[in-house]
Amino acid sequence: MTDQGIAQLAAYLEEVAEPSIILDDDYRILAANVAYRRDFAGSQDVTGRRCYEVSHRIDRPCDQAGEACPLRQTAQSGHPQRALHLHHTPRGEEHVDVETRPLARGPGKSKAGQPRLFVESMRVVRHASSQPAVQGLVGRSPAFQAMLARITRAAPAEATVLLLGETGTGKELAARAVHEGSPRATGPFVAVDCSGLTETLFESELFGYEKGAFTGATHLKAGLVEAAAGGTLFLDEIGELPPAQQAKLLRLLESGTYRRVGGVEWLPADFRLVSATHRDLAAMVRAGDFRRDLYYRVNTFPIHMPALAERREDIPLLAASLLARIDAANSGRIGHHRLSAGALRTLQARDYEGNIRELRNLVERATLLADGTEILPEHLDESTTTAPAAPGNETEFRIAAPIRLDELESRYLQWALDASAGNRSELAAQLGISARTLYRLLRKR
Ligand SMILES: Nc1ncnc2c1ncn2[C@@H]1O[C@H](COP(=O)(O)OP(=O)(O)OP(=O)(O)O)[C@@H](O)[C@H]1O
Repeated sequence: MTDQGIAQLAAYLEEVAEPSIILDDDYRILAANVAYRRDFAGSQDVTGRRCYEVSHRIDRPCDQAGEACPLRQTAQSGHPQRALHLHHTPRGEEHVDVETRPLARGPGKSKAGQPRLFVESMRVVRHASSQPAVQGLVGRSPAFQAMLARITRAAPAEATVLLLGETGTGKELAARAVHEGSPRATGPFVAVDCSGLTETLFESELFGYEKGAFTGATHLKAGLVEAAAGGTLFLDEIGELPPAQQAKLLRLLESGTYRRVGGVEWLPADFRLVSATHRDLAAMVRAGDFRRDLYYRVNTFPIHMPALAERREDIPLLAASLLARIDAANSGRIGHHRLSAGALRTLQARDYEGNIRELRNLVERATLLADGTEILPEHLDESTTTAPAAPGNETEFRIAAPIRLDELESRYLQWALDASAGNRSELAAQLGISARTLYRLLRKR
């Protein structure tokens, strides 16, 4: 492309709302539009600088610093490429969705025959933060970025998303991020916990009921499918659905219609489905515990939610964010408590079977134990902070002879509940399950 061609293209890009730059294949910025200069360069002129100097403040290309470089990939493939990067911006570091497109091959193509010029456009990812934040997903580790990249790709489409991850990894927050990044963001987000819903409860909760449908149905009640109209329906713990409920859900997804309990009319459903499970659904399908046809319906776009063990480097950022959220909820004073260096080391050194929820519980308990505003390692020491057993309770769980597994679970839960002095959210974290799962197990006994 001639200099005149580049000038024409730059003039065109100036009018484009999305921050965009023109690059050559040596990472040099040939032009940057006003949106880019404003959002990414503090209104400075960046012409002639290398993209990685501006975005990453490093002196070598991203692909030589362990990151995927969409420019390199586009140069090699000749096709548009996207990547999620952490960019320096006037507002600090932000997650940015970068898309690089090759310009049509012209007289200026390189010897290898690949295009030499590229247009790169950026979109700041609003549903996640790389800095402490009082709401939403936070993280910056490679495992978090890989998850965020999947969310960012899936969100704008209508695709059905399946979040796969251990308890406490942030599946509900991720589901909200999918919703908020979608064209349905202004519509409702309705979460349904599938665990512990009996067949009749499942139907009446999801589809609602007509007046007089059953004893106690004194008025018409809209179901959650109706409440989610125009928005997103989040089915949490979908792997817990028994076969009869699976069949009902499949019918809803296949037909796109539902009928209130006691109703005759088929009503059109209008929601985007996001579901989540901590179970290995594929293995459940092989074992015959989850319907294959339903599995294919819900598994259009799976997203792996990393365990905290896969993103340990995010612990300080997560701890700071959770502390700010706890302070905001308790006293409204964000920044009231702070973590000492020793406390941070303690948090980074331990394991978290309950993932981020367990980290949150630990930090929350420390805020209650700290007399001052600084959280010290001893406030995080479980041997001194775990609630003592109520007087008269057994401190050890003992079984004299083999018993049925369901009986064992029931007795163990009773013992754990007594020993927890009634703090159920803490108990759930210790058991490595969600508070909702704990409630379900307790209800089941
Ligand atoms: N990336 C994150 N940034 C900030 N907070 C997070 C993040 N992920 C999870 N959390 C917090 O951790 C806790 C657990 O998250 P969430 O309830 O979304 O997990 P979950 O995977 O749905 O758990 P379960 O499967 O047990 O229901 C919540 O308090 C949530 O706000």
